[in-house]
Amino acid sequence: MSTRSQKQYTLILPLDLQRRRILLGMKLRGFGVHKYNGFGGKIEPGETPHDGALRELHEESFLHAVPESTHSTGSLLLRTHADTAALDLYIHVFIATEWTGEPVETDEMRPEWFDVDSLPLEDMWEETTSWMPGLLKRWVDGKRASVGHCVGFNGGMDKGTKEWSVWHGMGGGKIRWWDEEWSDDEWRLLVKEWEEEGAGVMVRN
Ligand SMILES: Nc1[nH]c(=O)nc2c1ncn2[C@H]1C[C@H](O)[C@@H](COP(=O)(O)OP(=O)(O)OP(=O)(O)O)O1
Repeated sequence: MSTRSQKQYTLILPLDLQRRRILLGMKLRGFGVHKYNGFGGKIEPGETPHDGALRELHEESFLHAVPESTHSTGSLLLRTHADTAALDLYIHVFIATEWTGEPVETDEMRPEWFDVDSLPLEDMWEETTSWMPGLLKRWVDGKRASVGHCVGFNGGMDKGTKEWSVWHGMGGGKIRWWDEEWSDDEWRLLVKEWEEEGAGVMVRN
C-alpha cells in the first residue's frame, strides 16, 4: 500500500474567448513566487474543488467567476521523489469563461493579461508549460478539451528563487488530452498506467 500523502489544490484560468487572452498572475509570495500562473490554492475542508477555485480567484484577483461558466478541464498529479516527506500534489484545473469585476493586484498576485499565443513560458513552472499552451489553444479554437498530466520530480534549481526545490527537475511524465468530456475513471486509468510505468522516476547515471 502506498504511504504517500496528498495535498489537493485548485488552479483556475480566466479565459477571454473572444479576445483570445488569459489572465495570469505573477506570484508575489509563498509557493511559486516569481512565477506566472493561474490563480488557486489549497482546498479547504468541506469545500468542493469548484468552490475552492471560485474562492481563490476572488481572493487573489477580486474577479467573481460565474459558477456555470467555470469548467473542470483536467487534473495534474505532481509527485516528488526528492523529498522524504513523500508528498503528492493533486491540482484540479478549471477554465472560467465569464466573470464580473476587474482584476486587482493583491498581496499574493499581480494579474496581467496575455495573448494565448504569447504566454510568459520562461517565467512559469516548467510543468505548466507542457500543457497550458495546448489547453488554451484548444479552447479558443472552440474545443472544450481537458488535460491529465502525471509527472515526477527529482529536485532542481528554481530559476525564480535561485534555490533548490523538490518541485523542479522534472522527470518522466504522462500527458493525455480529452477533446470533450472526461471522467474520474479516465483520470484514474491514466494515474494507474503511469504508476505501473515507474511513476516518472528519472534514470540517472
Ligand atoms: N507544477 C505546477 N503546475 C501548475 O500548473 N500549478 C502549480 C504547480 N505547482 C503549484 N501550482 C499551483 C497550484 C496552486 O494554484 C498554487 C499554489 O497555491 P498557493 O501557494 O496559493 O496555496 P495556499 O493555499 O498554500 O496559499 P494561500 O493562498 O496563502 O493559503 O500553485
